[in-house]
Amino acid sequence: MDNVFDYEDIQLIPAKSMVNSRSECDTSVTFGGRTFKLPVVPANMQTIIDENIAMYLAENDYFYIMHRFNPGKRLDFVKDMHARGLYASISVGVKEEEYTFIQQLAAEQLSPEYITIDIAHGHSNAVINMIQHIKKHLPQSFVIAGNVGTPEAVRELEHAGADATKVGIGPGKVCITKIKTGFGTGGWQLAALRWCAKAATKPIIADGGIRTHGDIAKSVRFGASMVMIGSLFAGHEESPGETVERDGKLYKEYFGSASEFQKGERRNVEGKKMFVEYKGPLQDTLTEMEQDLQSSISYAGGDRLAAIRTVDYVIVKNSIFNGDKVY
Ligand SMILES: NC(=O)C1=CN([C@@H]2O[C@H](COP(=O)(O)OP(=O)(O)OC[C@H]3O[C@@H](n4cnc5c(N)ncnc54)[C@H](OP(=O)(O)O)[C@@H]3O)[C@@H](O)[C@H]2O)C=CC1
Ligand SMILES: Nc1nc2c(ncn2[C@@H]2O[C@H](COP(=O)(O)O)[C@@H](O)[C@H]2O)c(=O)[nH]1
Repeated sequence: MDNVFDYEDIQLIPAKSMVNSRSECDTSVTFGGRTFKLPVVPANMQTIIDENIAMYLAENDYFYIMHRFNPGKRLDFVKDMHARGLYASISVGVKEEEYTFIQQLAAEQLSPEYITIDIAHGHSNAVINMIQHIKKHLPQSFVIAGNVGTPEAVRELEHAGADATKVGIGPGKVCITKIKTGFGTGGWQLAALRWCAKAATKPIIADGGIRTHGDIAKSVRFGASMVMIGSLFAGHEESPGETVERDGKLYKEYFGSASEFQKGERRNVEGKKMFVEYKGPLQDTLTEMEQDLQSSISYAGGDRLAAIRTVDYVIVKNSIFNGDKVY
């Protein structure tokens, strides 16, 4: 592997602007046959998304992926979204009961527009078999498979029928995989994304490690079609996590999907819990992300997202933050 770097080691190089206002820049992206306002999706985690947020995002042309941690509610969720004329985007695991669930959906002629296979180590026969099972029973569904961190994995999952792959093993804010196992893309997620994107023939979702809105543009530059974000979407008024008050300040919980808080037991724990400052309404963050990305596009010298993909960049050793604390 040459050129190992992460988000904070990179700066994109500005090109001459072709717009008179940042508002002329179009941040929309087409992914799985639908067009969304942003190339961003809140993480499919229990403290980040619930049914209400999913509905809000779908109604307002944002991409979402519902988590898989209330398995018994998923079928009604799909029905409900379709009854409202909205797309359905759900997650599944790879255990036996998930095979039955896919068959149940097919038997009821409920075909979610997006199905994400969400497990820690996605480069596995378990995921390959599930991709093939979904494609057999729900051929119309767009299948996202992950998570992976190598080109070999991207190729194998695409070959098995995945329509998109999700890249990121261990860069997450509440992740402790890197500490507990010694493995992953933590600390070099952006370089791993670049490595995987070179092998990919289908879209890639960059997952984890986004700490600033500029990291979204960097993900797009290095090959992401979509960017999955947890911590920056935690702490909103609508966020499902518990709210607590400390010294007169409000915080909301954010915990890992492989944490003991999610699992209800201390077995194969690879996630932790933290509290993030209360951030106000979700829409404010989405709006700010859009404005910042519009600005990124203008610096790239274009008026749409694709302009970012070809900009030059430099690797800035010692980090771009000059010691400033940004998160
Ligand atoms: N993106 C990331 O870096 C990570 C994300 N997570 C998130 O945590 C949640 C739980 O993930 P996960 O534990 O996979 O889900 P599950 O608990 O549903 O496990 C899925 C299946 O994969 C098996 N499995 C899990 N890890 C491995 C592994 N390393 N090698 C072989 N088999 C494995 C499990 O068996 P068994 O439990 O018996 O091993 C189980 O049969 C997911 O939402 C996932 O996205 C978790 C860690 C890393
Ligand atoms: N290793 C673990 N990774 C996890 C866990 N729960 C979620 N995740 C991953 O993190 C991202 C979000 O990252 P962030 O930096 O934006 O906060 C999420 O999409 C998952 O891929 C976990 O328990 N362990």
